Amino acid sequence: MKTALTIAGSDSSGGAGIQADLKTFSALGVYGMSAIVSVTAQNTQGVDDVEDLSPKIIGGQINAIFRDIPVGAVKIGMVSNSAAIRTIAEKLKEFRPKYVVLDPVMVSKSGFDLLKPEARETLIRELLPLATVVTPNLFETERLVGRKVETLEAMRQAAKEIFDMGPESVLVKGGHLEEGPIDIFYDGTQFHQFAGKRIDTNNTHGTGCTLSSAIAAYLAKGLSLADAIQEAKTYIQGAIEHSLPLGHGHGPTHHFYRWFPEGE
Ligand SMILES: Nc1ncnc2c1ncn2[C@@H]1O[C@H](COP(=O)(O)OP(=O)(O)OP(=O)(O)O)[C@@H](O)[C@H]1O
Ligand SMILES: Cc1ncc(CO)c(N)n1
Repeated sequence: MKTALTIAGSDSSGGAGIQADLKTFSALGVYGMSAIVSVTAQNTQGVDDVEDLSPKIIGGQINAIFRDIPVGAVKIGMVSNSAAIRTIAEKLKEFRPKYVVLDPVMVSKSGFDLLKPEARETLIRELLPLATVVTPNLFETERLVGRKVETLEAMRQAAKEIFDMGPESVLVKGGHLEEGPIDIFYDGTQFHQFAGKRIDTNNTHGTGCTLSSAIAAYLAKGLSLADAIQEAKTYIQGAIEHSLPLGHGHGPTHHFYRWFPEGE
């Protein structure tokens, strides 16, 4: 059985965070495990509150998993604060998983800080260099490079600058790009464009979490990074097409293996 671990925050409404990650792993036939960094009280309308777990229990969860079960790939999502980031970085250096997909979650759709702004530098310094691929959206890309990023050309330039911060590769997500949901990949030698078809829906809660955990699942299943991203893009397209009109805000993506013939 292939396995994957998500290190992220809990979303009580089940559309993003740990819950989206585990649903994605399951839909793709991968056994999912989790280390919870922070608990959010949120729904489709926004985040009401956040409570961070201590570095001791974050590290304890990661220890318990790696000391017992092989981990095919790790996905990292909401990491919340500097102490949590340092603990996670330490554990990754200790256990050396083969693949680390880092989604540098910063602010929720409703504007709530899921990463304390003062912890951004720690994320860049401690976690970016440990990533197989880092998957910022346009807003996070702007925060990482310190200027507006609104075109494909600006995404390419930003991807290069983020690559220089130390990850093995970068996928700048264009879900919020005017030209369409086009993502730009850069691995230090060449660019690749992953294009989707824009689905006109309000139900996009958890799209970033779903994409990054699908990449981790496909890496755990043995696909190359380029193939894992391509398949994950197909998965997120289906999960948005079948997204659910639940709640009064942005409804969640839907995970169901039936739409993905290769799902076991
Ligand atoms: N309406 C849409 N139709 C098709 N694909 C989309 C749409 N919105 C986003 N995507 C795709 O979904 C993936 C996630 O991108 P996005 O930029 O929305 O991430 P995000 O902002 O981190 O998500 P979130 O914060 O909502 O979890 C990308 O591959 C993007 O191209
Ligand atoms: C816990 C959590 N992680 C990530 C996101 C970003 O979608 C969110 N809204 N909540």
